[in-house]
Parts: sequence; C-alpha cells; structure tokens
Amino acid sequence: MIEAKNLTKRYGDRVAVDDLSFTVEPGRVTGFLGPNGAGKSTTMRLILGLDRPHRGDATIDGKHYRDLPRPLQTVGALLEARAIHTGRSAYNHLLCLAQTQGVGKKRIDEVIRLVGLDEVAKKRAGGFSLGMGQRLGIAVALLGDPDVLILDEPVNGLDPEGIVWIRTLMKRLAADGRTVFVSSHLMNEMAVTADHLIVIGKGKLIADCSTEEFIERSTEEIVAVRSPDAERLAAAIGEDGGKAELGDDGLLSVREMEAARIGELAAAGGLVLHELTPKRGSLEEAFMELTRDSVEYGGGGTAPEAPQVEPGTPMPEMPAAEPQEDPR
Ligand SMILES: Nc1ncnc2c1ncn2[C@@H]1O[C@H](COP(=O)(O)OP(=O)(O)OP(=O)(O)O)[C@@H](O)[C@H]1O
Repeated sequence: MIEAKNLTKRYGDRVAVDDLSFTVEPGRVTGFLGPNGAGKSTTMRLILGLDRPHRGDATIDGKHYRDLPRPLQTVGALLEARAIHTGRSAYNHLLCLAQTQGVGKKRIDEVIRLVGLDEVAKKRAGGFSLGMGQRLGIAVALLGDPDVLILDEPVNGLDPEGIVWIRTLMKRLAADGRTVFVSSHLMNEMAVTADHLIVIGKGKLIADCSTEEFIERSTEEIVAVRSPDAERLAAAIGEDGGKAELGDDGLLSVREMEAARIGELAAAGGLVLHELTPKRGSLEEAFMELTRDSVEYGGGGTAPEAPQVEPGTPMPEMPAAEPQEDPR
C-alpha cells in the first residue's frame, strides 16, 4: 500500500505538488491521471524518496522508502527518465542491479522472458528502440518481485501490441494482490487499464474514485432532439422529469430522460419529431473538461482554481460546459 499525506513540493515559487493526500490500495490497478505538468512524476519521485517534500509524507507499506530494508524487493519503479548504461547488454544491466540487491540469476531470466526481451537480451541496450528500452525498464521494476509497482507513463514508446501487453501485465500483477500505481495523461488508456483513478491538476487532487464511477459520471447521455414544436416538447419533457435546453440553433438538448420516453411524450402530445439522437460524450473530452482549469500553460506561480477534495471522495460534479476564457 502507498500512502501520501499532505504531500507538498515547490520548485522556486511553483507548487508542483499541493497538499496531496491519497491511498493506493493493493489488488487493483490505480491510475494516476493528470495533464502534462500536473505533478505526477514529482509525486512518484517523492514516494520513492528521490526528492524531499516541503511538507507532508509518503510511505510504502507504512515505511519511508529510505527505511525499507530491501527496497528492490518491496517496490519496483519505472520512471520517465531512465538511466541505462547504453554500452551494456540488457542482461548485464539486470545482472548488475541483481547483484547489488541480492537477487538470483534465475530471476533475471524470468523477467527477461516476462517482458519479451529473450532474443535481444545479450545485445547492447544502447541500440534498443524506445519500446524495447521501456520493456527493459519494466524488467528492472519487476526484478526484485516486489509487492508494489510504481510506473510513470509505461505505455510511452510502446507499439499497439506493447500497449496491450503492458495493460495485461499490470492487471495480472494487481490480480496477484500487488499494489500497481501507474501514471498517464491519457484518459482513454486509463479507462481500459485502471480499476481506480486518482486525478490531479496543478498538483491538487481533483478526483479519487473508481474508474467505473468516473466513466459513468463523465459520460452523461444527452439526447439531441429536433422538432418544429420544440418549445411545447421542452415543456412536456420538463413536466415529466427531464431537463430540456433549447439551443440557438433550435436543437433541444435533453438530459435525464431516455430517447424512447421523449418519443412517447411527443406522440402523446401529437408533436412532430425531426430528429431524436442519443449522444454520449467521449471520456477524453470529459477529462479535458475536468482538468481544463488546471492545465499548465507554462506560466509561473500557483493556481488555486483546481477544486480541493478529501481523499477517498468521489469525483466532483463536472464543471459547467460553457466556454471559458483561455487562460493563456
Ligand atoms: N526539477 C525540477 N525543477 C523545477 N521544476 C520542476 C522540476 N520537476 C518538475 N518541475 C515542475 O513541477 C511541475 C510538475 O511536473 P511533473 O513532471 O511532476 O508533472 P507531470 O504530471 O509528471 O507531467 P508530465 O506528464 O509532463 O511529465 C511542472 O510545473 C514542472 O515544470
């Protein structure tokens, strides 16, 4: 289990991680989602003791990383910037790490097979493609057979087959009872990989809920209705518990009512229908909407706009869909 409590990290006057608290439970894949610059990598570095927080605390199985007696056997990490000795073969790279951590040679062969690098294990890692380098990074993370895995954007550089492979691997590791904490800035990727989501924007917690709940809330169904009797139809929908909004283009957007019911109401009132189309918003759009106010545009300083929520709380209501001023 990973626990972050009031984690705060500043770089100069920029707050990279802002009073962040959450728990990453074992037995499920937890997606750590946020736009570029949201503070995901910094948070992971703080958990791994590679950086010191200005405030707050991060522990793995109740201990600070530096106090873990056998770190490689407790937590495996894949960070975005990997330091691989390019002159060494993949096998020798793993061997060096294994020797310093008391991991046997048998495990090296196992992880090489697990990540599908068997055929190139004796080749120089310097000649590896981005995807192969990523697989080697995952082999390093798995070397000590750890119970906790922290993976920063692991699908970066992987081809479609590689993406499916890492997705399956993460699910399998979680099914074994491990804690799998994986970052991404891609909502759609996390939707099919993660069981639980921790969403951040500008270092602050935006949502901490199951992926199912996130999807359900984010992709509310709206029925687009066109009718020459739009105003009367809107009134009938309102009386029956739906929410109809008439746009300037004459299109009715109906929430909280199914298309079939709208059709029935129209028929009962003798109202003509020209169009009746159920539409579900895309998840990626919903994520962009949710994090819009906290997307970084390179400006300095802090941004207090991101909504604050307690850890474990479900996702807040989606922000209103009116266009806002571009913060640039
Ligand atoms: N070593 C550093 N020195 C100064 N600023 C930093 C440093 N590391 C991160 N930052 C800043 O902290 C903020 C969070 O960065 P971080 O890399 O943690 O975000 P991220 O969510 O991982 O983004 P990405 O997906 O782009 O990697 C950004 O504003 C970034 O510029």
